[in-house]
Amino acid sequence: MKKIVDVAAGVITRPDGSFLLGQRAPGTFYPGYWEFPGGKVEPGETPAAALVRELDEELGIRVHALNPWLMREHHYEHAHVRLHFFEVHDWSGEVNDHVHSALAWQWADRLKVAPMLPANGPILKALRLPRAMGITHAGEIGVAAQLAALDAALSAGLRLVQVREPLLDEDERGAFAVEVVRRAHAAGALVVINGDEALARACGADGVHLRAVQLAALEARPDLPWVGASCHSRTELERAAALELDYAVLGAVRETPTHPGQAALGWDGFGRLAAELSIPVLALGGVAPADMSAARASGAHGIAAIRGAWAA
Ligand SMILES: Nc1nc2c([nH]c(=O)n2[C@H]2C[C@H](O)[C@@H](COP(=O)(O)OP(=O)(O)OP(=O)(O)O)O2)c(=O)[nH]1
Repeated sequence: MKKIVDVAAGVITRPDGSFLLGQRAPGTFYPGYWEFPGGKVEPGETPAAALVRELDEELGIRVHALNPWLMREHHYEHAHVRLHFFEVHDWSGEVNDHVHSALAWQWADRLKVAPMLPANGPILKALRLPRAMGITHAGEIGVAAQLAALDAALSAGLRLVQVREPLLDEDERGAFAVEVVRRAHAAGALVVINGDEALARACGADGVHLRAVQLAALEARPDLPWVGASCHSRTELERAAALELDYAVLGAVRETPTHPGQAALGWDGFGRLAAELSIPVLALGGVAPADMSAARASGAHGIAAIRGAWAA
């Protein structure tokens, strides 16, 4: 048994959305490979405190706030590492590196440096997951109104759409999904289809969003680029993570008109359930874009909304 080494790593971002990678220096494990700045957690230290210290020592920057994000374990030849990833938006100082052989500001969808440390592949994919998901409800507001709201939201920057239409019949749902994919792809947005892998393939969507009952019955990850699932408990979240899905949606953060009486998690409850999961989690249930900061401070990757996504 190799011992477990806790490591804290930071996705340090700039307002333009780029994040910082460092190239490991000669004489370290995996020299020449790229990593997120960070380092080992010392005895008695929390991962968050370790990251604040490492970013000061390694880069000379001061961290004012950080958001917990993902935790991934990886077995290297030299150690079994447990990587605690944080997102760092609020920092100051000039980056002045003391440990890497090079630094690069990068975007997840057009990475120009390679190779990445082997543990980091899923991290880069998680960074490509948009922060806000709009869930359609054409069955309630009508197809024309939903498509108009979709166009407005895409123009405003929405980049992830879940087609969820239990009230439309099969033909209507199929035609609606094709139209959503056409409009979303023209805007560079991803589309996942709720509960129906066959429809996802037929309409050219990017993936499927599994209902909790489907997740419970699932044996292997469907072979589509993006696969996520609805979760309501730690057991469901861990199952989604074990199946290497790309994301989970966890709710309800607040009570909603569609689920009256269902106990709301609140941000604290959300944060406890989503903590230290290896895949990104979107917060659902009475949330809107105005909740993005609170969601991310609680460990969410972002938010998912029905009503809150389509408000003018
Ligand atoms: N910093 C960082 N380490 C990563 C990432 N991905 C990944 O697998 N690792 C692994 C590589 C190493 O086994 C471990 C980090 O250890 P390290 O040797 O760089 O830690 P350190 O800065 O405290 O170094 P040291 O001087 O104490 O040896 O975590 C990542 O993105 N960032």
